[in-house]
Amino acid sequence: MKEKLKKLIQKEDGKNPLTDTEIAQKLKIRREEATMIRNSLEIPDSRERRKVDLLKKIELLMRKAPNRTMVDVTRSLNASGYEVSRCTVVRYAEEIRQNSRNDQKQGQVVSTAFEKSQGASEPDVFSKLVGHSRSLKGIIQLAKAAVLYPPHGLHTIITGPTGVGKSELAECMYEFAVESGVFEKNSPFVVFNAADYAENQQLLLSQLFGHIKGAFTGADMDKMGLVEKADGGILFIDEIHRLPHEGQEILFQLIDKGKVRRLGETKLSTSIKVMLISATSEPLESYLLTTFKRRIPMVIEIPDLTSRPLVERHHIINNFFVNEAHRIGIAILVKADVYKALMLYKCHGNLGQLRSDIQVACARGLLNKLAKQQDNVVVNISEVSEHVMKGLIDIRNHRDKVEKYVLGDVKISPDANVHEIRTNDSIYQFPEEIYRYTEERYLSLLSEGIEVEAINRIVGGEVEIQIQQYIKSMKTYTGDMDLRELVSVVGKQILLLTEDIINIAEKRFGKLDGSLKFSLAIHLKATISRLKEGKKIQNNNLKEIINNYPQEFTAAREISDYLEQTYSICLPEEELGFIAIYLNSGYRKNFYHVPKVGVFIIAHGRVASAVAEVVNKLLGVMNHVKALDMHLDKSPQETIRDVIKMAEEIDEGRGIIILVDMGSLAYLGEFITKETGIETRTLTRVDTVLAIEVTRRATLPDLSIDDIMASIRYELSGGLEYKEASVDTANGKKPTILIICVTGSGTAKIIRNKIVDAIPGIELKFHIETKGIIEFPKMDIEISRIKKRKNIIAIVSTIHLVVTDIHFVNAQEVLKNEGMKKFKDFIMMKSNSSKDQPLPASTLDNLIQEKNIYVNLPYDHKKDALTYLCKELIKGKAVKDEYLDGVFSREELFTTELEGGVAIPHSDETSVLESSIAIATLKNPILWENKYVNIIVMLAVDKNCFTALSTMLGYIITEDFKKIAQLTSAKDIKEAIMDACKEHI
Ligand SMILES: Nc1ncnc2c1ncn2[C@@H]1O[C@H](COP(=O)(O)OP(=O)(O)OP(=O)(O)O)[C@@H](O)[C@H]1O
Repeated sequence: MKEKLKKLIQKEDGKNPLTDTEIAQKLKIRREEATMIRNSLEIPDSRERRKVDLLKKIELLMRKAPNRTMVDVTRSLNASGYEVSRCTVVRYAEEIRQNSRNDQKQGQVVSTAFEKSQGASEPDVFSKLVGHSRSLKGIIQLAKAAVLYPPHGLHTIITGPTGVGKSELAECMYEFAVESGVFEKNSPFVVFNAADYAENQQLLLSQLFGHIKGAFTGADMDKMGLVEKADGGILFIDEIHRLPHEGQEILFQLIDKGKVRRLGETKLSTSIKVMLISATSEPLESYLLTTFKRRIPMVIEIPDLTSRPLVERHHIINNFFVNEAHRIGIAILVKADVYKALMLYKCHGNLGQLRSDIQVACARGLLNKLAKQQDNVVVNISEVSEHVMKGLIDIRNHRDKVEKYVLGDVKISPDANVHEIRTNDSIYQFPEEIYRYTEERYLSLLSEGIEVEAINRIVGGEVEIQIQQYIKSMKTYTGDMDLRELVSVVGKQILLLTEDIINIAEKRFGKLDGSLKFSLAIHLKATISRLKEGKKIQNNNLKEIINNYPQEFTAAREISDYLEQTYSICLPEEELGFIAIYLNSGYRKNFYHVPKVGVFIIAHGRVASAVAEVVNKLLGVMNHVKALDMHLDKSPQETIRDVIKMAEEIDEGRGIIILVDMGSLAYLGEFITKETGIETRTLTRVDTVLAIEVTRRATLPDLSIDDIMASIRYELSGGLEYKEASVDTANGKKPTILIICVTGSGTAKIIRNKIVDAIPGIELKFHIETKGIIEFPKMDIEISRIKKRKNIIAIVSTIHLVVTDIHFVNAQEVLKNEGMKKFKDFIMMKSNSSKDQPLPASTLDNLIQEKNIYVNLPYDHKKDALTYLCKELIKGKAVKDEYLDGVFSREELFTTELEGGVAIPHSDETSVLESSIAIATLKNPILWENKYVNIIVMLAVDKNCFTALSTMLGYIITEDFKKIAQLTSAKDIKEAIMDACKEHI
């Protein structure tokens, strides 16, 4: 096929080169395939081929008759079959003149004049230091001044807490000294750490200054010291405050007279020319350092990590990861949460500690890679040390600041260049990344045998969402982004050009969002670099973009014409699609909603709503945590219905973490999953700390339900019971009807109500889910996500969505009588094929045994009554010893007294051996917490008793139940309960 395509293009008419669609028609292949093959042959597209051809023709005409006017040239071109405007000819002629070398490559579409304006900056050894243009700028100037001071530098002392980069600065000073010619190329740089020898002063002095034979026992020959070895270069003494008194004296002589004496020598022997750089983490006020300070003219103080801007910390983290990727030679995928933790944790050891914490995390990631045979080293939050993870606890107060820099997971390849890593890399790299992503994803899906149309839909949708998220994060970031910083990244020319584009767009759409300048400029920088390299722009979703954003696409076309005329930049059609997305985001206020994992607390009494309220307020998460207070007067069926209804409201497509206050309720998670297909994980504990920890993670968009569970288990492993209910991919999912409308889910809900009214009982057999395209612009992705967990039997929509395997129903039709009737028939047909799910069997009879029923217990205090009942259950091997503690802890959390003299003490299922309910009537009422209690129902139940327990609880709260206090035997009590509950069982 490649050969055929090549031949076709060789034979084509240069004036009207074949478009990819024409090539596809001739070769009887799809257009996308034609584009792919053409690209793989590195043949430019028709527009660029035409330009190359035109340039040749214009040049020929100009060479033949140099004085010919452009009107003439245009005329003769058009006469020979071209269709070209004079404007274009003028521009091309200008380009030819400028590139007199006439070596312009095919596909090169940006003028050289433009290229020249993108000047490269001079290399500088200090530029590898993060903060060289910000917090370290003044320090670097001092360091340079010290080195350049004639004849061979000024002695310098560098101060600052441990790990701030003192050694690093000293090394840079040496490199700078060599580079600037102060020292010769091979001059020495000798490093000595006084702390290494602090325990053995003689050895320290001898290492540093050398000794003569016989200077001390064991000195059997003369030895040269490091000071002499550093002659002609730099001696760097770290931890200088550890130098003993004698050593200081020798050093002062070196500073004052330029001579040293070896140990054992009586007078100064050797003349030495050395620049001394020393470093200390001690305060300069100490005695030694004051004397030193007097002799050492240059003092450089490096700030600690906390006083440096967050942007630098982000950059430093990047550097360290790049170093690790180099070292292990494998790409490292750093999860966004890890970045956030590293940005925020208290790092007392400054950069040095940050580096070792990153090394530990990478080492753990590497171990996992080897164990799981992954391609990359993945650094998840579980890979970082506990003290680093604590950084996330504070995320609430710093979310905005941190999320400016951390846009998502970051993949660092082993050949990444540390020196190229710059501030906010992820923001600056994104546009280039997106091009690469599109190509790689396209090819990988193609190799999986997926249809080109489907690939375009998938990749196009994914890319659009990513761009929208990028623009969104850019909005937060640009709050305090410096325009100068933007210029330093994109260059002045691109900034000007972006401003022009925005002016054009604002004429059409009115005032655009200020952040657009930043995102668009960075995007264009990547685009133009790509075009300069002759690489193509791939946009799989062009057709849909044109359909979805017609106005923006027209504006993009106008912009493209302007760029071509003014800057000689010719943008391919595909690129216009991207610009349309950017423009759209500039005036549309609603952004793509990033779905998050839901949090649902279910507990008896008012515990759930109380905890949810605290967490929502504390974390400022706008009711992300939802609560269901279990009302005991509701039947189990009603409770389940409430739970399912709420779960459906909560779910954003990424699953729900449920916190329940009793093991028996863990069953609810499974119920939800079975009934709705929503993935659930259940934690059988309800307290504020746990709810905060879960919610904090759940509100991070990048964490999946399993990431959250893994990190919760890692941090709070002690006694944490959990249960998984994953979606069963088999056919057992309850059928779902999806109602979609363009204007937002509001209209979809109206349609839903109409359907529910017209088809009574439809909700018993089908889930009805509503979605709005405004909230989910890439509906096809949303649909495939829903499809994974639900069995969609029909899509009712106001616009026609092509989802090949799902029955489509036109919403407008359904609102008419005839359409609704047809839909009803369809529903009837479908409902015949689905069966009701039976509830789990009840075991109330087993739960309540006469041996566990006590009549007229004689205790006067809650504590005694509880202890007695617990001990009886322990004796009867119904529960473990820990049950007793569990019951008391639960009472501390929230009282278990109910209205009407009943208390229901309980603990979670971890300590239950055989589910049981102990019942006691009391001789005298006991003051429980606020109320008097005369019947105790102690629950020791596990998850299998949900229905029976709910039935029992439903009876307990009735007036009738209180009558058991009058009964005189265990047998009568049991019979009364069984009788009353019979109808529910
Ligand atoms: N400005 C910087 N940019 C990037 N990396 C840096 C910078 N400063 C220091 N580092 C890195 O941080 C780590 C710690 O720096 P360094 O060892 O120089 O600190 P130090 O102050 O000498 O520590 P100590 O007091 O423990 O001797 C090193 O890996 C170093 O490469």
